[in-house]
Amino acid sequence: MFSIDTDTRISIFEGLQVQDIWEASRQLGFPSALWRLPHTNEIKLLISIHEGIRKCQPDLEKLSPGFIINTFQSQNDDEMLFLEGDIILTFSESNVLKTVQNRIGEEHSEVKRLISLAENIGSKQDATSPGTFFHLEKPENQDPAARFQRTVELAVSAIRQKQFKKVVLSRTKELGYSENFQPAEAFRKLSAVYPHAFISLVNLPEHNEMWLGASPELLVGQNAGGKFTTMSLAGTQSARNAAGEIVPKYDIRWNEKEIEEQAMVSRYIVECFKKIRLREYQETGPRTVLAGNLYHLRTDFEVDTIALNFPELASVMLKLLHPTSAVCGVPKKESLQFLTDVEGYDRSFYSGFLGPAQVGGETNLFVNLRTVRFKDGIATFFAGAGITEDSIPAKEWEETELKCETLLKVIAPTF
Ligand SMILES: C=C(O[C@@H]1C=C(C(=O)O)C=C[C@H]1O)C(=O)O
Repeated sequence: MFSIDTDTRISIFEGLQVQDIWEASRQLGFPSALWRLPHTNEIKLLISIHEGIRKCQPDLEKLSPGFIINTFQSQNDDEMLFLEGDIILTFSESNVLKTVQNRIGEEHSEVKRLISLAENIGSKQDATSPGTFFHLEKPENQDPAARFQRTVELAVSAIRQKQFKKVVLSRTKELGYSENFQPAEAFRKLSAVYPHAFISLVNLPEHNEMWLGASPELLVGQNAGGKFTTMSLAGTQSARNAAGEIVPKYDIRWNEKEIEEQAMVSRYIVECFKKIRLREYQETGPRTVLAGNLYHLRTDFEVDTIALNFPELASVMLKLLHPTSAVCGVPKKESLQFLTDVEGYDRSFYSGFLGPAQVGGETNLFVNLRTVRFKDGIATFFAGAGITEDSIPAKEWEETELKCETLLKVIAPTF
């Protein structure tokens, strides 16, 4: 394995737009991922040419640079999908190519095919017509709001009967999209509007689907300096008042239901640390944080893995944390069983996790939230809400609507 870091050398990728390389890679059926980390300007595009998508163990420190995506339900350790980073390109916000890591060389026939297709697409893509969304015809007796609210009622009564304390119920919203829809253009818009979020677009040709998202929630992070981070994020309210203006953070008040709901997630993380007898963590919060059109409560956790001589902490914590009580419930086993029995659909990669592993010596895996799947002409938006004893079904439905709007308002403003 070798990598060329062409800060100085001119690469054959030079002069190409990130969205054209993305589109060429998609048309050629290469698994690929495009992402922008929170509060950074760099956009990374990773393309798997050789290996396609393989499954891997969650031993993060042993991986070569790549991109991980995993489902909500994954039970076994070896089910994570791994996109090998054969080519990793870094672009600035203004679409200037900054670095190229190319493990297979610029002379490789597939690389040449990619470049010539990207050049060809470049002259044809029209950013002014990035595609449209439309309503799908629904069977008459379908009322998703009523159905969701019934599941909330069931959850509340199960909680009152002490079956569990919290469960995060979710649902989907489906739209059609036109053939000329440009996912990379949607990615660009989300990156511009949500600087705080992890913006990602993943192409999984073997599943014949793409996932686009703007996640506010880090699951496991490990930086090059050995700092491990995770967070508990829960409690939701609209960030806008009736006039549509953003309410200042200091005017936000939280009620008991949301404070308790988020505290359960923090306690769950602390329990995970306890299981491995780790006491040397720093806890900051909870604080009110803006996530697009919403406010959440967030507590940050940090561990210095070098001081503790614990380089594999991220892998250990990943296994313990997922799925956290921010997307599943408390206790885990009982709430997961309830979801399996009652939720009524397969979450797939929604509320699983995704992100770059060992890219630039860092791993950043986010919970796959505020996300949409594009498959067979149907765009499926996913959203959930934490249900506790005090939940009001209509309010929980409204919360899932607001969560869907995080993406809809930007990529399909007429919906
Ligand atoms: C489940 C989602 O979000 C999670 C649930 C939240 C809540 O219940 O308040 C808040 C943030 C996320 O941890 C989602 O966005 O679909």
